[in-house]
Amino acid sequence: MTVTTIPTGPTGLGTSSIRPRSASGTTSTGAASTGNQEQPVRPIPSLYHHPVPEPEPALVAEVDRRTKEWAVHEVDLYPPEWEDDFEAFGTGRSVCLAYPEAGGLDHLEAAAKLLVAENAVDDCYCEDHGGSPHGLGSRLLMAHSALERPYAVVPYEQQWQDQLQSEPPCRAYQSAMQAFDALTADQIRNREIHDLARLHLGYLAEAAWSIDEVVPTVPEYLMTRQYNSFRPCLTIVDAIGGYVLPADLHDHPKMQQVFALAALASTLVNDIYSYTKELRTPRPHVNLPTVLRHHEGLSEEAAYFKAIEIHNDVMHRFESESASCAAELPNPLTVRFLRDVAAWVDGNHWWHATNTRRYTLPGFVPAE
Ligand SMILES: CC(C)=CCC/C(C)=C(/C)COP(=O)(O)OP(=O)(O)O
Repeated sequence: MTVTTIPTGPTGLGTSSIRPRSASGTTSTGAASTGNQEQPVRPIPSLYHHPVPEPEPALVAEVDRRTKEWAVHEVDLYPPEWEDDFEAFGTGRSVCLAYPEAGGLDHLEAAAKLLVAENAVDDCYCEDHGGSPHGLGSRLLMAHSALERPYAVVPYEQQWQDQLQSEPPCRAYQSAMQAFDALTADQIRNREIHDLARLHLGYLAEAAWSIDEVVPTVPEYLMTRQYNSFRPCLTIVDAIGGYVLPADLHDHPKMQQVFALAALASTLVNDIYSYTKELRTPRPHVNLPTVLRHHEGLSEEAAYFKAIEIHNDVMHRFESESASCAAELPNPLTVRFLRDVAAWVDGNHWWHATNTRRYTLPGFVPAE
């Protein structure tokens, strides 16, 4: 098998320069088949992005040390055989890249705990570490109850507590939210809970598609990817930075538009970098390339490059809406917050593009 690569080159190419061409120069219409052409992951030149500096290794190591200590000894989150996956994720590097202006180590630690807990709920309840679309609603609702504190009717309070404590993802959610709560304002905690509810709604839509054996249409998928998205990580950029964006700025429709675009762009990055990983999952996994391929009759390569084009358009829109939001809501905190959201988007991209232990690229070649 000839091994071809996505050549490196200048970043931020216009979308018109992206045209599908397979490794052999033809387009493929067969089943997804990139497995034997996989390449080590690296930034995709045609994917619009901004490189970011590497975080301080000692800082990354300390966040990792604290997070692992918490996951293993405090919440007993995963069995020893999952340790490699946990390490390969690179939690410390992820949060240090995404929150470069964090208020301190405790802030990074809180962000890391939330990230780990969110991934545990996804992996253990929805995906391939024991998850399933069946029965997901009740598992997610129980997990969600660990984030807030619903009124507990006295004779049943203990049973609810026992059930929560018997579930590692619920223990992680509860403990991570407590740590986050300790360093931020009530209003940000509530924003985060709201965004986690959005995330859970997105998980449920995905589970329903799987049970019904339907592939969502492209607009349905793009809408859902704003719910089933990294938005809960973006929502907290002010808390992790050690400040609070006031509610009137946060809730303004211009700011909400920026959020929706940032959440979508950063989650499409995941679809694109995790494409080959998701081909290997036991159950079919929807992502933007597979949805495009299914509904628009595209080859595997054409669908992949169209997903990149869509991502790029969303990123450009995110940047222009962000500039217009800063102009419409003139306030130093608006500017600071928008800068932190953009930094999160860039750091998230860089983490995906450089996480060689977790991701690979398909061997598709963009046209010159
Ligand atoms: C908020 C948060 C960290 C959510 C995790 C779920 C999510 C929205 C993702 C985009 C992760 O997707 P996935 O589980 O497919 O990640 P990998 O592709 O396996 O890295």
